[in-house]
Amino acid sequence: MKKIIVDGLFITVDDQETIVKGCLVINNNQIEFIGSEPPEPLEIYDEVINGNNKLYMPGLVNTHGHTAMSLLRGYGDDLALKVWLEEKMWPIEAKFTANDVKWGSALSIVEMLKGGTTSFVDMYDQMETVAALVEQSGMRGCLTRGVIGLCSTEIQDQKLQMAKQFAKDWHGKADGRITAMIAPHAPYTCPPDYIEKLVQAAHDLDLPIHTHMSESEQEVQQNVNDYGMRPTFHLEKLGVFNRPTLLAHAVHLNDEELAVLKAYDVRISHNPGSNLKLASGVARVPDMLKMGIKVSLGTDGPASNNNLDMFEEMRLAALIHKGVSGDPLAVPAKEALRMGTYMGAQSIWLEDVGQLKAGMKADIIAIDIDQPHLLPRTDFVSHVVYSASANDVVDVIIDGKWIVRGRACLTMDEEKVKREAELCFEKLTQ
Ligand SMILES: CSC[C@H]1O[C@@H](n2cnc3c(O)ncnc32)[C@H](O)[C@@H]1O
Ligand SMILES: [Zn+2]
Repeated sequence: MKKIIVDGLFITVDDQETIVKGCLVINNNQIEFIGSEPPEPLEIYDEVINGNNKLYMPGLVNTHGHTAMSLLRGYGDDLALKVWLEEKMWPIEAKFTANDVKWGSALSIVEMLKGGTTSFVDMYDQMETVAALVEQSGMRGCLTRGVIGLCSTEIQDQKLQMAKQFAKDWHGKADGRITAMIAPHAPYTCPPDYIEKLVQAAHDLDLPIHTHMSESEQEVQQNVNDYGMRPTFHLEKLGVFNRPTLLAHAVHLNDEELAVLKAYDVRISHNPGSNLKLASGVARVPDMLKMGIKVSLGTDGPASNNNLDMFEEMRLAALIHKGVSGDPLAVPAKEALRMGTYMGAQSIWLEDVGQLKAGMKADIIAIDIDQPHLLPRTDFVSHVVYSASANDVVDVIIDGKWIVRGRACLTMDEEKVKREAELCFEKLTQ
């Protein structure tokens, strides 16, 4: 199946950040060609797509979240992380059924797809339910059953087995669109010997590790009090970084910790929206970027953001670091766009995703650029980062297949998903 987009504008997100005016050829699930003129007569293509007034770019990659938590959007606002988790989220999450995870995650998946996110990371319970939705929706998911070890050793072992089983069952499934990781939730919710068991599981299954780390100052102090060292050294000691690792947040780090993370090539998911909302602080992203640490962007869950708009995360990343540093070049627009696309893919070990280039997977989104807030056509990278939002996305192609077309999600029943998610929340709070 060969498709060609003609008369389009393409942001390639390659090393030059080139804007190509012309056409792009998709052959099955891959980009075969991008250039100014069609490489073959238009008659040979199965589909010719008119790209006029559309800006095409790689799909966005959301590298940290908890999709089922869309059910809790607006349920516990204006609280700091510890209180938010312990007094609001955990008590109601304890009541979540598989049905709640299903419809909460479905709601998030529809939101992400319609907003141009083509790959996402999810850490939660009942991950089989999410994997089935990823398979159905056509999205790419790097999924992990998050494990909290504040329980008996019997329950810890059960959770460990479930995390391993999920990874065995789903890694590489859905035509390779699903990958798995092993996820101790955080150093403050998993005792050291339990983290070591999870690291062993990651070794045995040859999978990366994903965890929350150093999100709040309070959590860092607690780690120092409990274990005599800051979280980076604690996790290094437990062998976490001997596996490929993706850390969510990493807000409170000193210079020595940054050097350790760089030495192990640890990837960071920067979650500016969630960090601001939970009053956690501002990560040292400009320092990380200067050191060559791989930094991507995540929304975190919809209960701490409170949406899954990756355009907003790019904009926040570009703005807040200018604000706190006084340096207008702290995170330039071009860097924010790379973090939201190519670096996102790199952070979850997807080598052939995140750029519009021959040989890459065809994960492509289109923005309607004939709108007041996206004119005049001065600088498209600037427009994507500083002016656009999820609402501007009209088309989404993942793995060469149409997933969203003309703003409608073709693979999910949006109306049903919305009604079921509302019902779930009603039942949870009755
Ligand atoms: C069992 S994994 C999912 C677990 O993570 C909790 N969570 C959501 N957002 C955050 C965050 O920003 N920091 C730490 N933990 C978070 C969620 O409530 C689930 O219990
Ligand atoms: Zn999180």
